[in-house]
Amino acid sequence: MTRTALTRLTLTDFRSYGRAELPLDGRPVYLIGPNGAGKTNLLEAVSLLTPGRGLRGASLAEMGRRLPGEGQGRAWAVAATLEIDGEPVRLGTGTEVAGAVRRTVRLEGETVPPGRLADHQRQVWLTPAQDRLFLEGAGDRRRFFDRLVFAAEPAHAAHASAYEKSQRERMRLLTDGPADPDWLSALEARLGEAGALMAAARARTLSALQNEIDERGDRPFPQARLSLSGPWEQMAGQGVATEDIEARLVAALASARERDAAAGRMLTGPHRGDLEVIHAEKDRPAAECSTGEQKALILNLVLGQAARLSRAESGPNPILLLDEVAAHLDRRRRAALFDEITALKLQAFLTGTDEHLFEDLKGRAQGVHVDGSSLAYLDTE
Ligand SMILES: Nc1ncnc2c1ncn2[C@@H]1O[C@H](COP(=O)(O)OP(=O)(O)OP(=O)(O)O)[C@@H](O)[C@H]1O
Repeated sequence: MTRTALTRLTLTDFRSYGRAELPLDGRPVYLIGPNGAGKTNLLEAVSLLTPGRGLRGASLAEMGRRLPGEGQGRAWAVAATLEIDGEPVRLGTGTEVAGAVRRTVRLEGETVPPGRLADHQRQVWLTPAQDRLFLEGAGDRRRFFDRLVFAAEPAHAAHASAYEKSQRERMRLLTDGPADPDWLSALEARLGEAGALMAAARARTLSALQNEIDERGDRPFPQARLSLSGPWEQMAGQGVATEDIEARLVAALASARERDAAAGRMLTGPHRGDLEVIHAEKDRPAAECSTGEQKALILNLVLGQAARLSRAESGPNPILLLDEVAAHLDRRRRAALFDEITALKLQAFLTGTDEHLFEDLKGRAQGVHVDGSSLAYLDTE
């Protein structure tokens, strides 16, 4: 386990912030301020220190500071110092021109591919956008679960993007008219390889997460029974070798060309997998539970993954981003959440509109008042 903690965060022309600096001591951080004060903006900035589009999935142009009368957002930057086993490393990301469609990532001043951020950063997050996770389509649940997989296995993102690229190309060939069968076979071979690796990684995370949740049995969050509904993930979960899943997926795709062409989409493969969550004590699907219970179930998954990663033998310990979570929990669950965060020594970033929500965390965390564009420490000792 590599101990990592952000010790300084600097935002430049990012969302509502002109220039803001936040020195950190590695303990959890709670951000308080009224609606619209810029709390989520700050969490989003932290989330951009990992590869991907951050916790809002926003475009780069949207994130640049836009003042009244300015047509487009400015070029923006998020810089951080990350201590890795006590050694400071400088990380930075942002755009170099206003409205840019590409972002740059710097590690110790050198430009590197965004994927390199995953060498030093693991993050797990929960935001209000996930409140309806159990009620809406499979796509959001798949993305939510894939993020948990990605936090454990950064290569998952590369497999998923290789898969999506080949999927789009295969559909284009199938729908654009007579397709070159050799080219189709080559794409299906790539889909088989990336798809089998994705299914295997999802099955590994599912089983490790289920064990973690089972062991955490006495915590005041509802117990969950997890499963993945896709046949490819199920095969992986039953111990079918990855090469065999790959061969079966390639064969299934080859025999489904006409059907997929007629449907205009690929009808089988891990892009269709879904995460199913059952409230174990009630033996009821999450979608049929109360709003508060659903929130506590998702939190149990997110915390379970953070706990598992924080005890892993290798890799950086995770940073946890919890946007507007505290306000949705009763006091007992809130206290349990804070105890867990401090016991695991997680650098968590939590937001809320009222200071009293974090009463039980005082003395164990840094409190920050967020006010539109400035940040001020609260006296929390
Ligand atoms: N590109 C931008 N340029 C300038 N301001 C922006 C930009 N994007 C968002 N904002 C502003 O940031 C504010 C929203 O901040 P944020 O979502 O962080 O609030 P919050 O403190 O999390 O609020 P809540 O408690 O309501 O969730 C809004 O006032 C919005 O206008």
